[in-house]
Amino acid sequence: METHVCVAVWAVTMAMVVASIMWAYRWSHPRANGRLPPGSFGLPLLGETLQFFAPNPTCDVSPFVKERLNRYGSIFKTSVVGRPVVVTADPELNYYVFQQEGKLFESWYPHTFTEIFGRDNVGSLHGFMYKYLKSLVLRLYGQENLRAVLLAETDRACSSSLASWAAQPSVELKDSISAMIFDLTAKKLISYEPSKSSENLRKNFVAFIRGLISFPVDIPGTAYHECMKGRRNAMKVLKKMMRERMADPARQCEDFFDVLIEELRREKPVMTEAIALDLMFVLLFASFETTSLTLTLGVRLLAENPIVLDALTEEHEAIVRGREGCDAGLTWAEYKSMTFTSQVTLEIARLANIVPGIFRKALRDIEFKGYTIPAGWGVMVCPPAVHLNPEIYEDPLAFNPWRWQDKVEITGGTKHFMAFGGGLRFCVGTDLSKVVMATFIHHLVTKYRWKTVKGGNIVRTPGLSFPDGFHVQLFPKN
Ligand code: HEM
Repeated sequence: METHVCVAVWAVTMAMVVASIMWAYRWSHPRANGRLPPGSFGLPLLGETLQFFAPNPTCDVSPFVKERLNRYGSIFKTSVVGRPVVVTADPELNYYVFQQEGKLFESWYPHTFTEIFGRDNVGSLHGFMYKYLKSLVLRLYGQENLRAVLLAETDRACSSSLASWAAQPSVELKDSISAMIFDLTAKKLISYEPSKSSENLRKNFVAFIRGLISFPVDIPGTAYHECMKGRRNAMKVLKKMMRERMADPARQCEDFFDVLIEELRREKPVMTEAIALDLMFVLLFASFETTSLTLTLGVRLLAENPIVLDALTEEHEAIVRGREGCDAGLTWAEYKSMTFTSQVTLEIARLANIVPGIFRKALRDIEFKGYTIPAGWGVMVCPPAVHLNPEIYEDPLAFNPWRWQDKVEITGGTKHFMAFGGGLRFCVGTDLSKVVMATFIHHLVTKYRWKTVKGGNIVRTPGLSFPDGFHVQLFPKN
């Protein structure tokens, strides 16, 4: 009897071992109708997730991507956060992916992203609903409203923020720029007044860039956990605000949330409450965190490159000299005349690479350059690998705004520049971001000198952060 039990246990164990080996083999060698791109899936289930998230303290392409580009070429396969993904640094494939949005590919982001931004966030919506939301956002952040309203408000915010920072012995730029942009945009979005609110709403978005594409472990201390906690708090505030506004039929349209609420009040609203809430949540975050990270790195790059700073200062001093009254605010014509500044902001965005990967899903089997991307697989367009490719940008790590001279104005993504994405989903905040950067630079270089006090180091995991902040002291120019 005992022998029978032993044999049975042995047989079951062997069957499990064989099944596991077969499963692991099948997992790492998936069937495909064609030749898969080269690359490895790493360990079963975990894939190459740990290598993908290894910290990188430079502006260069992450070691994860760099090593694989050298080994396999510009299109390779991997497995991160539980999914097979084709990573592309190939300009033609990237362009194709953007152009085929909604046809052969559609927006898809890892689980962490959708949990944090909400399952109804704009990145997960497609077709009519997506286009409708985009048109609403562009009413707020498009060129027309920037010109009519937002430029002047940004001008006042930059001028007064810098003046108040100059009165302090040292200011941490990343946080201070974040606060400045948040106060400006949250006012437009939800009439948020930091001085009148009992909630510090912005603190809920701390560690977001790190958490968005992060290892999905929901335990205290992880970036993912912090993000989820922040989401719950911010959503509580937004839901309460929505309830109060919906219950007040006499309320006038005062901000962007009211525009959505007007739509929700219709007999047959186009969107749901969940979509409206997730949109507000994404906008509150994206409006400030993206530009503040880019601008903070920009100020560091300017401090490290005095020749660029001198040329920039010259452009802005000429604008001030050409004004009639010295107290006049920045005009749209002045903003549009900032040729060198726009080259500087493109160069900052190229090196900042705050978006390490733009994710899509293949809707059917795709053939490209002899490889097959199977239906259902993820695709990660890798902007840093294009922006830092020496065959596209000479001496790619050098901060050289003059490389943009004579290039046509970039109003969408191109094969070689995709800091703001491309195709249908080209970033809706691009123009706002450029206005904020140019206006901030205008006041900074015309009125102040500055010296670094401490910090300024970066780390990419792969989202960009400043672990020790970036502390500077500002000195008013005479
Ligand atoms: C330096 C600043 C910024 C950078 C580098 C940046 C980058 C990007 C990129 C690469 C995408 C494309 C994502 C995709 O295709 O899946 C994107 C989309 C988006 N961005 Fe920005 N962004 C910036 C500023 C802003 C600002 C200020 C806003 C304010 C509203 C914003 C809101 C959005 C939204 C809502 C989307 C999603 C659009 C969609 O799915 O079609 N971004 N951004």
